[in-house]
Amino acid sequence: MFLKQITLQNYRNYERIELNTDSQVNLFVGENAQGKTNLLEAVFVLALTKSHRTNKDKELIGWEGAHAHIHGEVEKKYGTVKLDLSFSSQGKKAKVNGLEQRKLSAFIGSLNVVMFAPEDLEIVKGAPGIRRRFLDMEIGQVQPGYLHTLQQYGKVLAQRNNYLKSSGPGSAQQPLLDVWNMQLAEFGVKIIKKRQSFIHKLLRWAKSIHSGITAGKEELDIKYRPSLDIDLEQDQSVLFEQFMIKLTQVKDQELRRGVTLIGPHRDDLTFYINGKEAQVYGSQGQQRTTALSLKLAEIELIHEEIGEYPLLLLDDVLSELDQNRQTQLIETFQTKVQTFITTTGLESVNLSKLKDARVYQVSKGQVASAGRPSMTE
Ligand SMILES: Nc1ncnc2c1ncn2[C@@H]1O[C@H](COP(=O)(O)OP(=O)(O)OP(=O)(O)O)[C@@H](O)[C@H]1O
Repeated sequence: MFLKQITLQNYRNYERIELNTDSQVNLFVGENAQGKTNLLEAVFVLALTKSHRTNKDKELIGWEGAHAHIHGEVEKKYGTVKLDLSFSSQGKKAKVNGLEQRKLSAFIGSLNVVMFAPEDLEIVKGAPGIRRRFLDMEIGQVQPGYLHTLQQYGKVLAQRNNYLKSSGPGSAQQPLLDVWNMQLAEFGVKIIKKRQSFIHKLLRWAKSIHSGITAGKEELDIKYRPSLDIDLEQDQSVLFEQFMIKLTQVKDQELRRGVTLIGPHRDDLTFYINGKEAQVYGSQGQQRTTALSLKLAEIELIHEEIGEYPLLLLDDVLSELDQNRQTQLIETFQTKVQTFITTTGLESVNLSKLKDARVYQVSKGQVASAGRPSMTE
C-alpha cells in the first residue's frame, strides 16, 4: 500500500499542512523539535488510531485549538481509501471513505504501518509492559477483532480488581468471584493463544532476517512467557480449565493483595541470541539488531497476512545503524515498501542507494519539498 497524500490540521505543532507523499521513499530533514516525529506519529495514528508515544489522545491536539484532524489517501490493491480521524475532548471519530465507523476496529487495518524508532530498543531491554504493548498493537493491526477481546479483558480485569480490593479475605461476597473468573479465563485464553500464534509466525521471519543481518553468526529465538504456568500447546478449552484451576489456587493471595495476579496482563516475552537471554546478556548492538529484526519481520508478516506491504516509518534510526545495516534495510524494502524517514542530517543517510526518493525540509511545523536527493546533495 501507498500513502499518496496526508493533511494535518491542528495536529501537535502543525496548524495545517497538506503533503503529497507520492514517492517510494520520503525523507524528512530538520533540526530538533521542528515536527519530524510528529509527522511520522500522525501517519502511525492514522493507521492505529493511537500514538506510539502516548496513551493520551489529548496530547495530539495542537495547543491553540480544540480539535485535531488527520486526513490521508491510501492507494491499495483494490483502489484508493480515504481516511479521516478527528480528536477532541469528546473522543475520536473515524471515517473510511466519508462513512463514520462506530467501531474503531472497523477503521484499523485500512492503513498498515511498521514504525522503527530509537525507543524500540526498549522492546528488548525494557519493562514487560512495553513488550505486551508491542505485541498487542501489532496483532491488532492485522486482526482488529483482537483489540476488542483485549478491551473486554481489560474491563473484566478492572471490575475484578475492584471486587478483590473491596472484598478482602474471608468476605461473604466471594462466590461472586466465580463469575469474574469465568470471563477473565475466557478472554484471557483467547489473548494468550493469539499472542502465541503471532510470535510463532513472527519468529519464522525474524530468525532468517536476524541471521542475514549478522551473517549467520547469531540465532534469534523468542518465547512467550505466561504468568500462569500452563501448557501453551494445548487447545483453548484445556487452557481455559487450567486457567480456572490456577485462579482457585491464587484466590487467597489475590484477596489479601486486592489485585489479579495471573493472566495476559502479566505475561512477557523473552528474546534469546544463541541460546542466551538478550535482555540480560545482549550487547547494545545485539539488542538493536534484535529490535530491527523484529520490525523487518513484522513487515513480512503483515504482507503474509493481508497480501499487501505496510508502510515503514523510520524515526531517526538510520544514523544509529552502521552502513551495512542501513544498506540492507534500504535495499530490502525500497522497491516494495513505501518508507518515511526522519533525520537531522542527510549526511547520515546512504543516498546513493535510494531510487525514488524525495526530501522534505521540516521547520517550525512547516514542511517544504526540497526535491529529489540528487538535487540536494
Ligand atoms: N500538542 C502540541 N501542540 C503544539 N506543539 C506541540 C504539541 N506536542 C508537541 N509539540 C511541539 O512539537 C515539537 C516537537 O516535535 P517533534 O517531536 O516532531 O520533533 P522532531 O523534529 O522529531 O525533533 P527531534 O529531532 O528532536 O526528535 C516541540 O517543539 C513541541 O513543543
